[in-house]
Amino acid sequence: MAPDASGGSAYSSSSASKSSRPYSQTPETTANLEWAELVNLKLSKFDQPGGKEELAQQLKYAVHNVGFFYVSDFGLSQEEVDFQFKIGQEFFELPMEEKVKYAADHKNHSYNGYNGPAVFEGGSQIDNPRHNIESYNIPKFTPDFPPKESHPTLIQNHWEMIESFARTIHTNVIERLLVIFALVLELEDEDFFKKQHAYEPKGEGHMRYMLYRARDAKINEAAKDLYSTGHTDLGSLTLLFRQPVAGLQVLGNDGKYRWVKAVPGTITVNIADTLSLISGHYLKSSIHRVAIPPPDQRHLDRYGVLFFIRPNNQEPVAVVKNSRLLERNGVYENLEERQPPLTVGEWVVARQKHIFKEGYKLSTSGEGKDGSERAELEAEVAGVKVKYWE
Ligand SMILES: O=C(O)CCC(=O)C(=O)O
Ligand SMILES: [Fe+2]
Repeated sequence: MAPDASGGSAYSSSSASKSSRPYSQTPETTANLEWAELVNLKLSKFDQPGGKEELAQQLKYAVHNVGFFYVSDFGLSQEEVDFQFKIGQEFFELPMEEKVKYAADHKNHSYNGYNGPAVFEGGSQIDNPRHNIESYNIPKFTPDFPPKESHPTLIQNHWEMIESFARTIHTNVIERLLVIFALVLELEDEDFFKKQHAYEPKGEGHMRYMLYRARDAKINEAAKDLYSTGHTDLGSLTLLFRQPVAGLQVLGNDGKYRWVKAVPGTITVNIADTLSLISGHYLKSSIHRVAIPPPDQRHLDRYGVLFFIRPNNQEPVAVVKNSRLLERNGVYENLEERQPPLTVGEWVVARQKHIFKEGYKLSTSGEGKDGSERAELEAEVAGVKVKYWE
């Protein structure tokens, strides 16, 4: 699949899965919601003369103050994107006995494979109806990770297409965004972040099929009308392909959550903790959460296709050197460098251990012993302060 391939009929004819039902996007909500105003970067501009500099200019405010934006013109057709939603939908329709065969190995701190109530905390959370999130994570398509044959037949049947999708995202979106960030920070080497995220070396970035099952009204109320509470993501960037089912909200600097619209033809992007740390907190790791959808969409299961991007494991979690912007902002003046630096691999494992240990307490309202609302949570993970919000 070339980045600009339109896809054509390959998608229906190569589907070897049980269901021939095509994936169809749902209608947009008619609810009057307060939407966040986010910029959209047309990535097709990147290779035009002066294009990447123009994109960096366009992104300057958002990366420091908002942490969320959209990208469009990334060289994948809607049909190709919808096909990924279809794979995700069919995966979650598999019987639970089948899905748990591919459970992520939390004991060994791995997130890859199937995650859901039956996997977290040894299944002790399975009967709590608040827990409505399932995911299937696929790591990079490199020899460091288990081969095609280790995945469910459904995934195997579409393996090459999934790999091609993931690699196209890497080349067309991730690498370009990382150069744009380097330009924003005025780095000496505009490929610095891109090299830290090279596709072949070992790293824990992954793609994810995700599902939030619709819940009934009483359970929504018990969970404070949230599917997941406020958090920052741990990697460098998160990319979200979305159905037009509203739910995602971003916390503004005014302390107010606003809805993030699923704009057709775009990917929603948010900056996460690792890029924030590497940029001396200049790049903003956005605080976001998922609310229950508005009334006209509340009965819908909500699917997502996401990419959680991380630098490679051997890279240091250390503030980038030679940034003229950080220099002007005084970031280097009182910088205390950790020796030896924490590596991204150590950081990711520590964060994942923390997530697996704390489980739903980190992401679900009303997880206190008495079902009460939990307060903001703070913890120190690998010597770094992490925080969770309502
Ligand atoms: O489903 C969404 O819209 C957001 C998901 C999210 O924030 C996450 O999985 O970290
Ligand atoms: Fe998130």
